[in-house]
Amino acid sequence: MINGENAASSSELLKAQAQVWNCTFNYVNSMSLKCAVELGIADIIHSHGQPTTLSQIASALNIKPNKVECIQSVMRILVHSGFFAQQKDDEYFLTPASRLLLKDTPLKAAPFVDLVADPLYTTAFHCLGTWLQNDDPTLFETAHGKKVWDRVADEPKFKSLFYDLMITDSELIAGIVIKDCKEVFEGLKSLVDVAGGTGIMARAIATAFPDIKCTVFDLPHVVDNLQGTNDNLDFLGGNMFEAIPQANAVLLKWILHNWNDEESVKLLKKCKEAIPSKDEGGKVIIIDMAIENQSQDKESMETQLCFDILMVSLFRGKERSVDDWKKLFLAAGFSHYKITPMLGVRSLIEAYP
Ligand SMILES: C[S@@+](CC[C@H](N)C(=O)[O-])C[C@H]1O[C@@H](n2cnc3c(N)ncnc32)[C@H](O)[C@@H]1O
Ligand SMILES: O=c1cc(-c2ccc(O)cc2)oc2c(O)c(O)ccc12
Repeated sequence: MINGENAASSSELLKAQAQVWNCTFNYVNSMSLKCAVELGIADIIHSHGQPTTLSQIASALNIKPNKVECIQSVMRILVHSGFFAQQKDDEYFLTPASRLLLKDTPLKAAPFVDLVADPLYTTAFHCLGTWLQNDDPTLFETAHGKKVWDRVADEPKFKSLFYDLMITDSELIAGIVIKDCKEVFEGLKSLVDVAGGTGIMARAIATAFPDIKCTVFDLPHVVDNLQGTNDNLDFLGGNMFEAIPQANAVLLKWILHNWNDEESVKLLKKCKEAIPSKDEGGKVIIIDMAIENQSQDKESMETQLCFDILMVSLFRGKERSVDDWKKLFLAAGFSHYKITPMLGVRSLIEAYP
């Protein structure tokens, strides 16, 4: 007994120490992935024709002979995380995850790495404790003295990093929503994609459903120079907290998690004013996460919890549990809702007036 507590066994003690090491080292995984994206390792393997040996990768990257074993260590951790596969000791293949890192591919995930692993965000985390104890609304403001939306508006480089992520995510998710969730759009005559960014999602819906008149509604500096089509897509600038254009359905993709409960209820009430009654087909279609503690695998749960930290620290938003969504819809005056967890770690959520 130590201080009246049960003494840990040797194996418990060593396991606890390894747990501290493992959690502290999480950023090494993240930075190894960032390094692979920066060096274009997936592109090297792809353009070489698979399999590609370590010396072929090293020579494509002009790695000096005395650092070949260093890049081998980086490859080893990336194989362990599932980004590359190995058949023989020295031969590397792409996996579905590293295919998303290719530069010349229609569906991409590298912009997520570019933005989230950028020092602009990672260095902010050194202020987490300070921010929790000070009066700044967000960690981003403690670290950089500015709100995220102000940097998006004022800094072209940051704006393009931010919208590259939004565009590539919408390209990936639009294909899946149109293929696997078509019934959600059936019968609609009009749809407004509120805070729809550069309009990738709405453009895909407008093409797949020519009878739906689609409007992309976002802040004026985002949509002012964007062109619709003559047929069924247009862009409109405005503030969603003031008024939303009328439509049969409102789409909110990756929006409500940017806002706290009070702001989200206000926004949902504005959405409700913009759509007809349920009998006339009115609905709000939401693409966001619904955290369900029990039914999820460890990796999905961890991803959702990291997104929650991202939203809290950047915007004072949050990722919501199924119960949080229920409370939000009730408070905004919706009569019922349906949550379908069919988009990986995200769900397709429908709310009816
Ligand atoms: C996270 S992005 C999501 C964009 C898009 N829905 C997507 O998933 O790609 C959030 C969007 O909200 C927009 N936004 C922020 N405040 C807004 C406001 N008050 N009115 C309209 N749009 C706003 C931003 O300009 C940005 O395009
Ligand atoms: O995946 C993201 C990442 C961000 C993000 C990360 C780092 C920054 O310095 C700024 C923004 O923002 C997101 C966001 O607003 C969203 O609605 C979904 C995903 C992400």
